[in-house]
Amino acid sequence: MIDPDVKAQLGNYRQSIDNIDAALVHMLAERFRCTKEVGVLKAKYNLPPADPAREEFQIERLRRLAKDANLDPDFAEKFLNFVIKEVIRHHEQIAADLKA
Ligand SMILES: O=C(O)C(=O)C[C@]1(C(=O)O)C=C[C@@H](O)C=C1
Repeated sequence: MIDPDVKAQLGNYRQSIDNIDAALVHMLAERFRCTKEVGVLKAKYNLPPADPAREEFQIERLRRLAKDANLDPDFAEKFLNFVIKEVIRHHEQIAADLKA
């Protein structure tokens, strides 16, 4: 049987976790809405789906922000790379659809 006080504390934390997860989903949806427009622009003007120099800049910046925020910079880099990999997949799909 869980202590009612502990149960209340856990419930409070979980409410914040659920709010943060919802914000993350909304922020990611907004980011992908934007990158899909970038994908259309790139496909239209024959620009490559990936821009390694831009990614290098983003990774350095995010690692710095993560450090300042007391978040593991390796995790921040892995997360950004995971998101960017999906963005590049979208860009390639948009370019292929435009050619078809
Ligand atoms: O800025 C771009 O050129 C994008 O396509 C966006 C983005 C990103 O998701 O941040 C994705 C792929 C590129 O390699 C670099 C950055």
